[in-house]
Amino acid sequence: MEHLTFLFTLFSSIILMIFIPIICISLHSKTKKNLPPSPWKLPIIGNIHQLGANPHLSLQALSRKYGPLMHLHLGSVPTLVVSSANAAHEIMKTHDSLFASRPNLTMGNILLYGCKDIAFSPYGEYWRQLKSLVTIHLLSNAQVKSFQKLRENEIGRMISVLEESCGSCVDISALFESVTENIIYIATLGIPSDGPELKRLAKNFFDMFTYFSVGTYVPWLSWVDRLTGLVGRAQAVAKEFDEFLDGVIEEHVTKKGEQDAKTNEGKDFIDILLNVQKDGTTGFAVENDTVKAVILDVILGGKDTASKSLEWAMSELVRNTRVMEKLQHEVTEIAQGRSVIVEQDLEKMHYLKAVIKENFRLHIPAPLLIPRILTKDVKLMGYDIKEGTQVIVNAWAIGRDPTLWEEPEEFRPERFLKSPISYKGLHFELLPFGAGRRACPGIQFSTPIMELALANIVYKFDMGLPNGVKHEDMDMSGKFGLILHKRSPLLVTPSLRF
Ligand code: HEM
Repeated sequence: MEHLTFLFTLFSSIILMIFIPIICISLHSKTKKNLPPSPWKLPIIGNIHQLGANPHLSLQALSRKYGPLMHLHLGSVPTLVVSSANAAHEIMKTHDSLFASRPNLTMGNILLYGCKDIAFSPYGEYWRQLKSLVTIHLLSNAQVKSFQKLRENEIGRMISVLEESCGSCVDISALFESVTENIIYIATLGIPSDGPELKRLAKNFFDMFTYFSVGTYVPWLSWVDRLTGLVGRAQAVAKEFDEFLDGVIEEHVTKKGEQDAKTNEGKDFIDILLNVQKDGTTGFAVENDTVKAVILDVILGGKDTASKSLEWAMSELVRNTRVMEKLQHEVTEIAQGRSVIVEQDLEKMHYLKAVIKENFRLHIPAPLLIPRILTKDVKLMGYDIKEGTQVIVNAWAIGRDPTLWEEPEEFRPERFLKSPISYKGLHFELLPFGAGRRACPGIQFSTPIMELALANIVYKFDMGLPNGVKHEDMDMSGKFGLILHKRSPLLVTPSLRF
């Protein structure tokens, strides 16, 4: 009997030894993930080498081969690249809450107080409280309206510079930069951008975000960032900017006694944040680092986005004379002989709004938006996407998708005149400000700057090209960076229209 039991045990063990691996293999193949198509990749760096100097273009080209959902590895970071409006809708609408976090970026950690800002903080209660604070207190309609005088003054100064430069060659890209910088710095810090110190600090700060951090993509190689001095440089930039902001905050605290704490009229963002910090009505402790991180976010979000959009828009208007003339006709009719266009006029300028939309379609300032992170496994358009996957939405490719846009490479604002499509995050074919929970809260802040600047310039001036450059020879190539800008600045020769 004992002999039989031994034989039975031996036999069952052999059966189990043979079948368990087979069962495991078959179960594994059943649960095997159905990942989106992937281009080939290299060890360690994955697909990074395929991004090139203009990742939005390289990813657009790859998506033509691999489809609107692609699975890449940027170093060891699994990355989903989204290149169609339908797929973007799935990410930013249907499953928005799952895709609402941000990857942990080395630079965000060092330069933004451990990601205590809005743009890079992970999805959760801190982010929620901070975003609602900023939306209600800093970027509400009423607050944006309170900067109307500031916008009109700064744009008026730009018009004066152009008037004085009539007939000569003007770097209008630099003018746009200085006007938007002034508006942003006065609205946030209460000081204009002329100070060389602020200019240098901001430049160093922006530059740090354009350097490639090995540790962000291959975490076990993060020591390389220390070895190359990247981490040290970023820490030095962060420290310098931090000391500068401490000084600005101290000045605000000193002059605060003189202000009326009840109204935000005439106050800059630091004043408002200090009030919120003091009265504690938000039920959320606003520490000094949070105040500084939010200020840096506003500078990061607002400084170059509007100026580069203006640069692209003016370039398109200069080389598309038909569109320029039509826009000039509209603004001239509405201005009715007055010397300047004011904000109240903008509502009636439908063609101007269409020009701005068309410009955003062709020249999205942040072509890949800001990456997101998936926080829970999800099935997306039949594919299995794993928690922790980074998501890049190629809004630039969507804006030029020939299945969505007729003659997508043409600058034709008319396409928006009878279309309900807006850029407020409801239409996934046009996403300059993103969409969903993580959408940009600065739309209202930027729109009047762009509209007012453009309307006043085309109202007052005709724009020629210097040095015999022909419209068809204008350099319209872009340079990828934190913000996509023109490779060469726009040089024009303004002349008064009347
Ligand atoms: C033409 C102007 C601007 C453009 C094109 C732009 C674009 C964007 C984009 C694409 C995003 C990411 C959206 C997403 O992940 O879905 C974003 C986020 C953000 N933007 Fe803007 N932006 C502009 C102006 C501004 C301004 C003026 C401010 C502040 C005053 C600002 C503050 C922010 C902040 C704080 C976020 C992070 C939102 C979050 O993560 O929840 N932006 N912006």
